[in-house]
This record gives sequence, C-alpha cells and structure tokens, in this order.
Amino acid sequence: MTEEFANPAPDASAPQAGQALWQACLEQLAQDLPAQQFGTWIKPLSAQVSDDFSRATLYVPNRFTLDWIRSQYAGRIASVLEQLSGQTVTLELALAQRAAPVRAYAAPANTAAQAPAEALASQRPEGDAAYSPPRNRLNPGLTFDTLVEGTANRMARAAAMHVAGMPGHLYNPLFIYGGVGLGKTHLVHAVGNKLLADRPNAKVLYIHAEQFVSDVVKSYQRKTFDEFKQRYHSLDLLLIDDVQFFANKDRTQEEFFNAFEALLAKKSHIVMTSDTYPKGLADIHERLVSRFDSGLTVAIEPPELEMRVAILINKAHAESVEMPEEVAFFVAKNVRSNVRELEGALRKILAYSRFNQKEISIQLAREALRDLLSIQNRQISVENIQKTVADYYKIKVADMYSKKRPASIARPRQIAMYLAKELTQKSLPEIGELFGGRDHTTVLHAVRKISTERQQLTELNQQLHVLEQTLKG
Ligand SMILES: Nc1ncnc2c1ncn2[C@@H]1O[C@H](COP(=O)(O)OP(=O)(O)OP(=O)(O)O)[C@@H](O)[C@H]1O
Repeated sequence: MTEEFANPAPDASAPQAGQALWQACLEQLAQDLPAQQFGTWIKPLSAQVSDDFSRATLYVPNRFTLDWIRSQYAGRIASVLEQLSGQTVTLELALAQRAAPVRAYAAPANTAAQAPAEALASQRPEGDAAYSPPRNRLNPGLTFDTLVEGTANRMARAAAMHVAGMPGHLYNPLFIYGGVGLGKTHLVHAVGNKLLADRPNAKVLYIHAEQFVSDVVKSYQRKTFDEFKQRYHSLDLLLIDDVQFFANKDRTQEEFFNAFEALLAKKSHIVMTSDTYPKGLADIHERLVSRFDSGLTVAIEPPELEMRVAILINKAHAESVEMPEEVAFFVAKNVRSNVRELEGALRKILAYSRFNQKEISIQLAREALRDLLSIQNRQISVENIQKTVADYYKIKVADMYSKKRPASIARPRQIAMYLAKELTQKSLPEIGELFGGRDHTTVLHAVRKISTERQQLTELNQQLHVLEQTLKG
C-alpha cells in the first residue's frame, strides 16, 4: 500500500521524543545485527517518528534498498520500536528523494535468506554513500582495550595481540573461529587498530568476505583486475571476516588464493574469521582450506558467567551507567548464548530505564527483558532434541531409540542424551525411557562422557554450542 506524504524529508524540527526513540532503536539494532549488516543497511537510514510514537517513516536511498529493507529488516525494526515504546508503531518506508512511502509489513523479517552476494554486488548503486566506508574500513571503537578478556577468548586474544605487535612473523595466517556474536569481528578490528596505532603508515584493510566477493565482481565488470591486485597484494595486514561466505564462489576463491599467496610471500599478515574451523568449511576448495589451517587456528568460545558479568558492567560503564553487580549477574545468568545478545539485553534495560525514568534493578531488568526471558523459559522437549540432533548429524530420528551401536549413530545419541539432561528437567530414568527404554546408567555414562569431552575437544564444544542455540531458538 502506498501513501502520499506532504513533506517526506526528515528535518531538524522532527519531534525530539520520536528521534530519541529512533536513536534507541538504532542502538539496539547495532547490537543485535552483525556489524556488516548494520553498517550496510540500517545505518544509512534516516527516520521520522511521530511524537506519540504511533507512526515511523524510514527514508531509504534507493528502490533496491527499499525492497531489501522491507523484506529483511522491516519486521525487526518495527518490533524493536514497539518494544522500546511499549505500543503499536505503524512503520512505513519512503525513498529519500521521491516521497513515496510504502507500507512495510509486506514480508516478515524472519524470512531473511541472504541474497547471493555476487548477485547483490552487481545491483548495488554506484556512488552510494552507504557503500563507501573509510579506506581501511576499521572501526576505531573496536580495540583490545574495549574487549573483555576471559577464558573463552584468552588464546585468541593473545594470538591476536601477538600478531598486532609483530605482524608477518608467527601465526600467519591467524584463523579465528567461533559462533555468532562472540567477538571475532571485534578482535580483528583490534588487531588493525593496534597495528595502526604503532605504525600509522602500515597498509591495513578490514574487509567482510561478502565485500571481497563484491570487489571481485566489480573488478570483473569493469575489467580492473590490475587495480584489484594492486590494492590487495600491497597490504601489510589483511583482516578478512566470515570467510565461510566464500562457499561456492569459485572465482572469488581463486582471487583470494592469489592474494593469500602474494601476501604471505612478502610476509604480510592475514587474519581471518569464520563460523567454523577450516576443515568444517563447506564448498571451499581444498587448497584454500589447507592454507587457512597452515598458521594458527584458534577458537573463541561462548563467554563464561564471570566474563558475561564483566562485559555487562564494562559496557554499561561505557554508557556512563553504573550497573549493580547483582543486576549484571541476573542478566548474565539469563542471557547465555553470545555477547551480541548480552549487549542487546543491556540496551533494552538502559532504554527501559531511560524511558520509564526508573533506577536499574533486578525488577526493572526482569520487566525490560520479559519477552526474552519468556522465550528462554519455553520448554525444550526431549523429542525436539532428538530431532534436532538427528538432523544435525544426518541420522534418522528412529536411531535415537534403536539399539544400533555404530559410532556414527551411538555418538549423536549420546550427545542428544547429554542435551536432554542439560536442557530439560527430566530425570535420568525418564530420559532413558525416551531413548528406547535404556537404563539410567547408560544415560549417566553418556552425560559424563560428553561433558568431559566438551571440555577437551573444541570441535565438539562448537557443535554443542550450535545445537544449543538452535534448540533455544
Ligand atoms: N569479549 C568482549 N568484550 C567486549 N565486547 C565484546 C566481547 N566479545 C564481543 N563483544 C561485542 O559483542 C558484539 C558482537 O561481537 P562481534 O561482532 O565481534 O561478533 P562476531 O563473532 O564477529 O559475530 P558474527 O559472526 O555474527 O559477525 C560487538 O559489539 C562486540 O564489540
């Protein structure tokens, strides 16, 4: 549905309360979304929000962006606005120059399947301000100083510090992997920022893998491969995020391989991140995978409780808010999956406290996070665990109850038993019953075995983390 607007351009006289709501919404989205997505799609938006919060209009730079925002982000933006304001907000989208607002609810935000980057890149408008970040693309706020250290990231942080202090020597390439929102991007920016602080003339580039794909496509279209090579092959430090996005992009992989070889030959450093360890990467050429693994590969784990508390207190402090330790513990105990979610929870609490002019307390945190807490308390069933684990390890659900013993089946079954004990209130005999009438000692053995191995095997821990996130929705 389309509506006409008399004065579409956002202006300085926009109602203050509305703008404050939009700012709070932006802050929330900055925490909830990967930095790449936020920077590309959300940050360039401007908005006009009515004084009573009933209506918000987002101004987007072009038609392509409008369609993308509508299909991928509108639902999410509306729900953040509604959560912060505590009321229904009608969201509209309009082209910044042409004043043609369009109702935004055409598609739910959770239909978000990434458009293929190679296709996307070819559609991106030339000269669009949203696509011209600073040359090294580093975010100066993401430094070692602002990165809280804990058991979960100690090794990765130490290796990254080493690289920043002495690039081109040990740990080349440095391959950092871990689940979403655990601080991989933060860490690679920190490497770049530290190197530049020490050596301001160093040639550093941070790039998201999707942007690298897009650069390859552009240099293809414009026949500017020499420039492309000159740009990448002359760097002292290349920081490349989320290399799993190279999957199935053959030409990109070839160009990255060339850049990789050229950089290593001249002792430049490469730091990469991914959501999985090199051998776990799908659809990436073997020769590239083996290069990825040829320096140091290090994991970032989900943060432990004390680290989550420290992160919350630090982040609140950075916003000039003192968060009582008991509140930080309450939040950290309830938000366990990753740092981005932790930051999201903190934003909600800060915004809630600001809007309601109330002191931060456990009660306030409970109110501000009620949606999140209710999702978390949702019951996870053993059946759901069995199905999710079976899907993940590509075995039949029936094998969860069967007496079959090959390791390819027995192990996922043990993992499912472990998760059933961890994530449900069921007793060992009840779990045994649900796994084809097994004895409770069998379940106990599985739980102990997997929990011990989890401490020792990074890959297993990683898989369990993914499964837990999937199950918790
Ligand atoms: N140890 C930490 N101390 C302080 N802030 C952290 C820490 N770890 C992560 N963060 C913050 O959490 C947010 C998410 O981190 P980041 O974007 O680096 O995650 P990521 O692992 O790259 O996730 P994705 O794979 O989704 O891109 C960022 O705002 C980052 O600054």
